[in-house]
Amino acid sequence: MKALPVLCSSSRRLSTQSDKDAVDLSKFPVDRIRNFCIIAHIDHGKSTLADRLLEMTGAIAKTEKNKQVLDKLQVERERGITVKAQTASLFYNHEGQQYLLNLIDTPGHVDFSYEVSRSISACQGVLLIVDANQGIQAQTVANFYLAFEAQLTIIPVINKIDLKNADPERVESQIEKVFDIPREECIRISAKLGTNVDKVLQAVVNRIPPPQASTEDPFKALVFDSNFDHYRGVVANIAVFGGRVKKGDKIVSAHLGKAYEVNELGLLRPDEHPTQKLFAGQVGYIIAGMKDVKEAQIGDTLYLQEQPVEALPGFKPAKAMVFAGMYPMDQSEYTGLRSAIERLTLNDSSVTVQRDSSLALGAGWRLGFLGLLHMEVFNQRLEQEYNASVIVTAPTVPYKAVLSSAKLIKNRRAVQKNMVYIDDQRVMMKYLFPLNEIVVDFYDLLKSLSSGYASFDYENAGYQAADLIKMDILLNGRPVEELTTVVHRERAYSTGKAMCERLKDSIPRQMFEIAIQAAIGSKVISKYTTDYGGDITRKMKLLKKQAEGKKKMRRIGNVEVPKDAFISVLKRKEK
Ligand SMILES: Nc1nc2c(ncn2[C@@H]2O[C@H](COP(=O)(O)OP(=O)(O)OP(=O)(O)O)[C@@H](O)[C@H]2O)c(=O)[nH]1
Repeated sequence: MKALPVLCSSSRRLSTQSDKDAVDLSKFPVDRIRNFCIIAHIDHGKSTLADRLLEMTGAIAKTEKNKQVLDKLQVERERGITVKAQTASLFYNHEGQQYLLNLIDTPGHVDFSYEVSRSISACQGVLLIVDANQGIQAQTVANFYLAFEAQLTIIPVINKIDLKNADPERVESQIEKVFDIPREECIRISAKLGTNVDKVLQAVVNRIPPPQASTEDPFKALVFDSNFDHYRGVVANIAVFGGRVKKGDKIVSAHLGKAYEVNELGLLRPDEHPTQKLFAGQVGYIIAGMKDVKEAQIGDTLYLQEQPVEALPGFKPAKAMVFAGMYPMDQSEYTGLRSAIERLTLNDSSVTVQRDSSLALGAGWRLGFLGLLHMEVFNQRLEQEYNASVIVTAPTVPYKAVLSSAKLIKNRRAVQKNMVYIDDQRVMMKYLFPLNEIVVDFYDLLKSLSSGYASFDYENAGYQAADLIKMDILLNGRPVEELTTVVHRERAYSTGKAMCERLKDSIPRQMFEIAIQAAIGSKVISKYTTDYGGDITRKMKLLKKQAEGKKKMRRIGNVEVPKDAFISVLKRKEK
């Protein structure tokens, strides 16, 4: 076979390759393709191993500077964690044959496990990395099961054997016991030093089967990741399950049924590298003039216009667990922020978005995330990648509500499933709710319960009673709606105190005293009083200043509260 040209000799390059440089992979046999991802618990060394694999196959130069090169996002580099799965195609020579290895590096933190399950759908095998010192951890088990259930070949790799406290023997026993994988199948490596990494490459070739895909079939590709490029529109990462596709072809997105012309396609090495065509078994990217973020959604199937195929099953939607409001700093930024959120959710489809509005903060959205870290990272990406500044409200989690009265959910389009009287005062009702009613309003529902336990579960996770209470923040006796929260009874006092203190610091002096209170029902649990504005000159200045800043103020009773005050008080959960 004709040797393939070296696509990318040194480090990283941008996708400005002209067509004449494009590589034709038409002769590359499917049986010499391996698609695999690297999975592990957080910090067990996935990205470091990916660096070594990229270096050893010549995709990047061997230099000290190349650290976690697949962690491309600013947020990943700053936090030292992977949040996005990244693909890299490598060429590897083994026993006189050239292989095309498509590697997907995945995040380790539980908040990003949706990335792992999606990546797995494009692969036939995984490298399951386990730290030789820490052994099997929670995400090792969770990720193992994702791969196991998808029936992928699992290669256990024990990393960090260079550490003083490394105990690979013990880890091998764990792997044998927990995963039922014979210890002989484990590969002991140091990704940091490169020890035995060649054995990992050999195992990928020898143990992982090639994709079951034929170039003779009609073209069919799964969109397993997508992002939005300001100039080129949607860039979709695809795994080709059958046939071939080339520039100029007319393709259709099964999701919308819309047709597009392929403008560019190629491999990710790890940066975009255009090719003439993409073939069955390959993993790469495709740009087809999709200008709207609703096009080429993750999980979509692409096919040729003249050869329709049945759509692939796609992905199960992720279940949001933490909800928070997001608002523009200023309402004039609403449209810009909306488009930033849309574009970012294209790249992170596990985020749910519902329109919402607040008296204090104006029009905005209620977003659902898989966890707090996920929420923080999304917020940081909005700011760093889209230059958007946002107000994030206090995160809330879903609760199960044992309602003291049924009137509360009547007009929420809910269908009652059953009702059980627990005793003569309490009743437990099960409803089938439209998800958006719950996502948008569940917090309001909780607020409207004067006391009670609110929870809701949209998974069969069972019930757990929690001692929750509603806490109001009052300004001169009037409740501040935006600051009403549901707190655990045990934490009500400390949370109320902290919120009052922060509010006291945020409200400018006014011409009278202001009482700031945290209350549960009619019971005040924390109270602060602000000073009044002082002598007449000072009062005049104050009035002038307040008149200037009127627009940025919200009036609660006779108290003017700057919008920023809500932000600082609501930001109480931030580190
Ligand atoms: N001593 C030693 N340290 C290693 C080795 N491999 C990785 N590390 C270190 O372990 C830390 C985590 O490595 P990463 O490669 O970022 O881990 P990761 O699994 O990709 O992390 P996430 O993607 O955030 O889950 C870094 O400080 C690495 O330098 C190794 O073989 N030996």
